[in-house]
Amino acid sequence: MSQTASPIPSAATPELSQRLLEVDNLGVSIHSDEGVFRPLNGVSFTIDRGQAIGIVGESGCGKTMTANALLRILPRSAEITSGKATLRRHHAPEAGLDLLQLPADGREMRAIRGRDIALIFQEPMSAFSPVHTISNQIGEAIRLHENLGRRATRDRVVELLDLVGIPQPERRADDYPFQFSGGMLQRAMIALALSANPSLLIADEPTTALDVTVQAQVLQLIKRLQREMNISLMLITHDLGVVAHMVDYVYVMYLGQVVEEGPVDAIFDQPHHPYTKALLKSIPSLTEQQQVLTPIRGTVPDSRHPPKGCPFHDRCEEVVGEVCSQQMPAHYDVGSKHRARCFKYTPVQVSAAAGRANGDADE
Ligand SMILES: Nc1ncnc2c1ncn2[C@@H]1O[C@H](COP(=O)(O)OP(=O)(O)OP(=O)(O)O)[C@@H](O)[C@H]1O
Repeated sequence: MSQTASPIPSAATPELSQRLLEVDNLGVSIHSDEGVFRPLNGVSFTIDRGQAIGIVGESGCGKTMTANALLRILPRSAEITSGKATLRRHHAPEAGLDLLQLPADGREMRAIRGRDIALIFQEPMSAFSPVHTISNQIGEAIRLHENLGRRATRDRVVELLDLVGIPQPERRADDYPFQFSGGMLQRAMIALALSANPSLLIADEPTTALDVTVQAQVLQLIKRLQREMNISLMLITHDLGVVAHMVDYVYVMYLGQVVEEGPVDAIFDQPHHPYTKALLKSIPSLTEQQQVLTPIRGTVPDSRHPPKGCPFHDRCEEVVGEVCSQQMPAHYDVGSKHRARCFKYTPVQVSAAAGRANGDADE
């Protein structure tokens, strides 16, 4: 294990042509009546072509804001204050496009939303207008990005509805959104998102509003389509359990920052950050039958009034010393492509711990 502080952004560095999106030091400020506060504070992550990543953390950690900043759909009160988000499109991977520099309502950004990056979210009803049929709405999305005639568009709509597992797609295409169940509407929203063959699908809590059995089906569907269509996936969830079978790599966020990142197996088998460990203890295990679930004590601090030092220190079970409440730790390598932002992993702490372990062995 190497314990050196690594430069941001990436732990993994594949070929440029493999890298789809590289987000470096993304910062967002919000102007409110109480003053300016920073819900995102230097978020960095990468997504490769065909890779699935998970962004995990409790409510209020800034997961949705991260996605919305990339899509440039932030509220008016929000301002991007730092960072780069380089999108490398298929036809020109060497000419990366910084999403944060494009005009939010400009032609280029409108084309990127939907065509390159598609979003599915918790509430499918808000993706559809109640007064038009499913066929008309998905058809309209197809025609925004492709020059297809009426018949070909209709065929494509039916093909997409079939792809996402809607029975009798020919007939259901002419239904209105209210005629669909929650799970079926979620499938229709996935069809809408896939209509322009995006390179990246952002799924923001895609199943939180659904029954548990339907949740599993929709997650399986997303995973199957992501694999078959070789799309990249950014799965946003507060539930670490959801990412287990869905993603390759996990970013754990806390109060607007990434505090741990690593391959999904490493995050589950060898979590390093006390916050990740606490999150894991608070979800049911897939293997252990009888277990005690431990909620994380306290709540995520209000980002209007962030604590000094490490933002997790006042809920942390493994505080190292006063430094935790005074300074922000760096990102430290704790394994292969695995990093944690915690003072436990500074070289001095690690060598002290190793010394203690040797001392114990000598006794
Ligand atoms: N429109 C807004 N105006 C002011 N503050 C906002 C706005 N949207 C989000 N915030 C604040 O920004 C922070 C991050 O919110 P965000 O919705 O990104 O968190 P999240 O991790 O996605 O949580 P959730 O799962 O509940 O959506 C929170 O402190 C939230 O209160």
